[in-house]
Amino acid sequence: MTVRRECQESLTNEFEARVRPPLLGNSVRCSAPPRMSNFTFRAPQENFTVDDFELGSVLGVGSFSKVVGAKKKDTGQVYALKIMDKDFIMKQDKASHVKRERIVLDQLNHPGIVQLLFTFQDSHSIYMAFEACEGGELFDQITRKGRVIESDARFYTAEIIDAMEYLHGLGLIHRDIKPENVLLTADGHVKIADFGSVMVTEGTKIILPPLAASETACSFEGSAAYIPPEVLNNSTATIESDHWALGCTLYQMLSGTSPFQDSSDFLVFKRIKARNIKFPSYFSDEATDLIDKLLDIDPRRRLGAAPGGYPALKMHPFFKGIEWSKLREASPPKIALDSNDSTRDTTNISDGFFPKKSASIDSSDSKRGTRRISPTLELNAAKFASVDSFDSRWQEFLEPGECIVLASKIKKLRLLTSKKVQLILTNRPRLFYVNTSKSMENMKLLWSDNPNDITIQVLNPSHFKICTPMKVSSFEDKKQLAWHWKKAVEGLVSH
Ligand SMILES: Nc1ncnc2c1ncn2[C@@H]1O[C@H](COP(=O)(O)OP(=O)(O)OP(=O)(O)O)[C@@H](O)[C@H]1O
Repeated sequence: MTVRRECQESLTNEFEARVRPPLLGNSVRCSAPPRMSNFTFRAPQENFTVDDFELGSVLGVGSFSKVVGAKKKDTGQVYALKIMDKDFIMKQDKASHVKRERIVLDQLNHPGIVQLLFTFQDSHSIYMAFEACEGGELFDQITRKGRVIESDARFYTAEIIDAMEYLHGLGLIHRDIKPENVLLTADGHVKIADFGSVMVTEGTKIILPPLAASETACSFEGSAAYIPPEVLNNSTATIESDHWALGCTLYQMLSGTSPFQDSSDFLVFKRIKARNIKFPSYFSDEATDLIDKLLDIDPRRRLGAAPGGYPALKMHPFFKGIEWSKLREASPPKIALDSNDSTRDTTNISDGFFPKKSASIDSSDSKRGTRRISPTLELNAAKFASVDSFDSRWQEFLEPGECIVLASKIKKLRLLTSKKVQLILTNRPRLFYVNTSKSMENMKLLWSDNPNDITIQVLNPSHFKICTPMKVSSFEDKKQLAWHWKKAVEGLVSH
């Protein structure tokens, strides 16, 4: 039996067995005795298989998961099904991340937190079924609207604060508050998601599985643009780290970009440490003041931190008119739909989750080379494609009969560095890049054939991520073709 196999079985056992508190006793952090005996999950472990569900469209892709709309065949109930590949989780050393999310979510109960309903597994994957947030990510609202008007941003921020107050009251630090992890219900209320990075403060009553040796509160978690300066300086994450991330999120809602945006993580970190921030002139005085106080370099002085705590934060003039106790009864901002999806009514869940053409794969369709490029895509491709697409230099990388749909010279981003590559999408379909900075050009295949194996996440017009089950790669396209890449790939996948 290979080591990998043993690890996989151990993950299965640890994750899905009824976890008992002694296993979870997380040394100093979890000082209050948790529920000791007969520990059972509120969200049960079911004996379902993936065949019990009709899978719909991909709702989102995380670093090591794919979330799809899924309708239970016998009940017709719709869920957001998070699918995690066990092999991939083991390879990425993320087993404790997954366990933490499962166990923490099981103990939370708040309208502003996404609810875990049940889990199941098979030999390859772990499945977590969540209540579906049909409104998608707050991030998409920002992208679609360009920026969110102040009254809408006030509402979203108030609902995020309401959920954060609940989490912090339980002694939980989320550590990854950002517009991608703020989901919206069909009618537009906020639900915070993604609890894989969560940490507990001393005295919490929340049960957490033990940390992997590599994971501590001051380990580097979260997304570059929202990491607070003290964590970059190797201090421990605290509740106030979430307040910093909230300040960044509000800034992003109002301006369309994060406050410390730059071309590489390295430069972003430099800006954060220097608190190099510029407030656009169209921000109101109240918004500027609130963000300024949330983005205080000193975590102890951040608005929302003790001693004023949440009452002081909620009394800030930016929130004038907010009825904190009636947030969930208030009318949320209208959800902006994807321009390709203008007919979709978010109140009718099955429209959104189950487009007429199911995303499931037709085996004949998925065979290499049989999928046709659609007429619209052909037209658009000509419009999208830079001159590079027709550069004969790339012919040597093509198979007989294969043509380039879209190609562009772009930057492949890594944590601290980047390299110039030629990214090429073909009608096979195949997506690969050629490393142009090397004298001996070498080619790396990112994806081919299987429509379920690729998602493009657009962060802004020039930045996007290509997500496949094995890898998430980040790119910067100076020609601002990020949306074109997404549309071109999706066009090939759905035909
Ligand atoms: N309940 C839900 N309803 C609708 N969409 C969801 C739901 N849960 C997650 N998603 C979508 O899936 C994406 C990935 O989910 P999630 O953040 O939980 O995955 P992850 O692998 O933990 O990601 P990360 O890389 O941020 O750690 C979300 O950003 C969102 O777009």
